[in-house]
Amino acid sequence: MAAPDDGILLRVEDLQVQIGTDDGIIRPVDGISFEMPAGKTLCIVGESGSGKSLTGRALMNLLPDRMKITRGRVLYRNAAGQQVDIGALPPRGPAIRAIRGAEISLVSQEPMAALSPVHTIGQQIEIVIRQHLGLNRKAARARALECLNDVGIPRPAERLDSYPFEFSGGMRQRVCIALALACGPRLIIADEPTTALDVTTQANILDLFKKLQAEHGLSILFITHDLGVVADVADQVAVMYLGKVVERGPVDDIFHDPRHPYTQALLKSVPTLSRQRVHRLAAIRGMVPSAFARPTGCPFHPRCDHAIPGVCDQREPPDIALGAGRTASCVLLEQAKPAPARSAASRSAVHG
Ligand SMILES: Nc1ncnc2c1ncn2[C@@H]1O[C@H](COP(=O)(O)OP(=O)(O)OP(=O)(O)O)[C@@H](O)[C@H]1O
Repeated sequence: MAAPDDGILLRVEDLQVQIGTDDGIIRPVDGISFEMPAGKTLCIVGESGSGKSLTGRALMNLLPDRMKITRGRVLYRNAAGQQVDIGALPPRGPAIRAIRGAEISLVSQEPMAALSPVHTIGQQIEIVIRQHLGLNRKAARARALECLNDVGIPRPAERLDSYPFEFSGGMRQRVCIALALACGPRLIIADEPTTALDVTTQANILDLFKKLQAEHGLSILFITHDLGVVADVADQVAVMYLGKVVERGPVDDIFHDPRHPYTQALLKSVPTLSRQRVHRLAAIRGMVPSAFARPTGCPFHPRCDHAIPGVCDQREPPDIALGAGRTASCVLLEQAKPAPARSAASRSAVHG
C-alpha cells in the first residue's frame, strides 16, 4: 500500500514481544509505541533489561528462537514509498530479507561477533553487496572500498584484504559500520555500538555516525544506557523501563523538562562537572525487577519516590500526551497540561 510521506520512516504501534521460557511466558517488550522521523536519530535509553535490544531486533523482525511479536505493528515506509508492516512478514521470507541488510541494517555492540574471523573484511562486505545489489565481483569490490573509505579506515585498498583480528576495537567497529552501510540503507539500528570502546574511540564513532547521517540522510535508531551518548547524538528520545516506553519526546524536552519520575531519576544519576562539585549522585534505589516478577500497576512504582499507594501499584498508567511527539505514562501527569515548546537549548546538563 502506498503511504503518504509525512516524514515518518517507521511507526511502532503497541508492539509486544513474547518469549516462551521453561519457566513460563515473559513479555520483555510490552505494548510500546513511538515514531522514527526520517533522517533523524532516535535514542532508546534505559537500564539493562528494559527491553531495548529486543525492541531493536523486533523492528527488523530478527528475534531469536522462542521469541515472537504477539501484538502491534511495525509500519515501515519502504524505498518504493509503500507502507509495510515488518512485524507481520514471515521472519525468514523473501520480503523481510529484501529489507534487512539492504534498507535496514544493524550495528551491534560486539564487532567480533558480527564478523567472520575466517574471511577478509573485503570478502564479507562484497558478499552482502552482491547478494542485495546484484553487482559483479569487480563492482562489489569497488563499492566495498568506497564503504571503508566512508567510515575512515586508513589505507582502505590494503585493508580490504585484512582479517578482523588485524584491526583494533575501534577500527573493527568502523568495519561493522561499513558493512551496515554497504547496500545504502535508509535506517541503521545501532545497538550499544560504543559501549565496548574507550572514551576517545567512543567519541570518534559517535562523530562518524553524525557524519554519515549528514552525508547520506540516514535515520538512526540508537540503543544505549548512556545518557551522555543520548545528549550527544539524539534528536528524539524514548525512555524504556521494564518493557514499556515510559516517556518520549524531543531530546531538549527530555533533558530540560523530564516529566516521568523514572526519567527524572535517571538524569539525577548522571555525573556532571558542575554537579559533581556540590552534590552526591543520586542512584535509583532498588533494581530493575526480573521479567518474571513484574510489578502490578506501574512497573516503576516499587522504586518511585512519588508512588501513591493504592493507585500506582494497582493501575497501569495511561500514555499522557504532553505536546507534539511527547508522551509520558504516569498517573501523576493525568492533570498535566502540555509543556510549552522549547528552543534548541544546549544539553549542558550532561556535558558539564
Ligand atoms: N534469550 C532470552 N531468553 C530469555 N529471556 C530473555 C532473552 N533475551 C532477553 N530476555 C529477557 O528480556 C529482557 C530484555 O532484554 P534486552 O536485551 O532487550 O534488554 P536491554 O534493555 O537491551 O538490556 P541490556 O542492555 O542488558 O541488553 C531481559 O531482561 C530478559 O529478561
